[in-house]
Amino acid sequence: MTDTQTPVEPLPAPPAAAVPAVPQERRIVTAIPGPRSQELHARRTAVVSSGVSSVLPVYIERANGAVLVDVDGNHFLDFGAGIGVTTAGHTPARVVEAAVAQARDVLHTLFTITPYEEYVRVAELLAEHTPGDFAKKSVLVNSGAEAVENGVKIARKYTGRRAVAVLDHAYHGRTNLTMAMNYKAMPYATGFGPLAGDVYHAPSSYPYRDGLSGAEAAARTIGWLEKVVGATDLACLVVEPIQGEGGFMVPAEGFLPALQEWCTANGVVMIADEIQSGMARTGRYYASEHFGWVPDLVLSAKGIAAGLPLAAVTGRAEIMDASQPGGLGGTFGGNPVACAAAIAVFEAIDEEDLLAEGRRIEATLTAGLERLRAEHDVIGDIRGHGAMIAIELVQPGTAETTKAPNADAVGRIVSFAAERGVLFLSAGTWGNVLRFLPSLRMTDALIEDALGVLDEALAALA
Ligand SMILES: Cc1ncc(COP(=O)(O)O)c(CNCCCC(=O)O)c1O
Repeated sequence: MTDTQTPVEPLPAPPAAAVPAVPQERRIVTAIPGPRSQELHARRTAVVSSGVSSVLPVYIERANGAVLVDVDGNHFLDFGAGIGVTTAGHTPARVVEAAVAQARDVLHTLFTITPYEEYVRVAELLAEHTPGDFAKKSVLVNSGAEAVENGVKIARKYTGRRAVAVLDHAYHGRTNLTMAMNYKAMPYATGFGPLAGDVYHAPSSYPYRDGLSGAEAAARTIGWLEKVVGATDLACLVVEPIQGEGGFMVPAEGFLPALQEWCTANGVVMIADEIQSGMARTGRYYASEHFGWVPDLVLSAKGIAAGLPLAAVTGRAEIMDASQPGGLGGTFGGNPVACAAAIAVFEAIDEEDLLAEGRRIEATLTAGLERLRAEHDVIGDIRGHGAMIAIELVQPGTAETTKAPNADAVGRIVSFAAERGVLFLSAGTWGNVLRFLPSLRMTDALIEDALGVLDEALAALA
């Protein structure tokens, strides 16, 4: 029998990648930051650009589930999840094992040179789980901003138009085009211009502050687009179903479907930027499902691969096929290890019912925050879905009047909580939003513990 006919024995299964368990609790054993973090920070300052900042300069040595452990042995309850990335938890065993196994087989070939199944499987899962019962295709890239860039490229090619529209308070990335799409210049764009042109910022739906119904807000947005841009020049409208960095605004009911209806009627591609709100973050696979919105294209990133760099543009096959062959790609887009991790994330969402975990977290968090609102008059608004919840802080006594933003309170709460082992993040155009982005492994007991720290922080503001 020739060599080509010798049966190929399957490769031995690799040993499971043991993931060291971490006690799921907060525990502070040094000053924050501790001595070893301070040493590392001195080294970092010497060799890392000062343009790269850190919210909490504690250097993390281990992470698992809902907890971060720093180099000094301090344990933090992580309500940031790396800005909505470790949705399936830090170092989820099945994801780590899948990534390690894949790394042993193939680290890289470049899909546009010699393809591999894992990329195809991720595209199949995206076609299955993104909103819409129509033929869908994807392109895989490395980051959210790269997904935004490619969504815009595809929409421009499909429509033959150039203009791009976004909403007030939007955030879309740090590349030249996406900087032009963001809600504010500092720190994202200041001094980095000239920025891309043909980008237009239309009014959004901000129910706490505008008091408009979905229909009223949509009419305002559409009227603005028709006057300032003109539908015949508009390639795409890019919208976050729940706005992330801008402050977790949940649009009024009917707003998003009304915009989609106008886009469809006018040949404009409507793109859902689900980079922060997608992949089971909000108790649904994609946040647009909460609003009855079926977008033309959907952008996925962050939680899709549990921390490995992966992003995607997914949508109507006829739009996704508008590009000329070779028009889409890039060296690392759809890296096989990141794809293996993503496949495991999809499995975890379905087999561990992580969508239900998101709905549980929403119920526990919002009930606790409502209790705190009754005690502290700086909580102006509570909003969000699933494990994407936020409170907007206002000056004392202004919650129902001027709603004066209170960014100082948010800054003080973030510092107070960090010193006690809870990592909160801020957000918002005016920096006055405290957001809760825990992994779906955050238990009710840990949420209640963190809410107790928040209660102390709010009391200390007085
Ligand atoms: C909706 C939405 N679209 C696009 C992006 C951009 O995704 P990248 O993976 O950071 O490029 C984001 C990233 N948001 C966090 C940015 C953190 C920082 O850069 O300091 C997002 O939330």
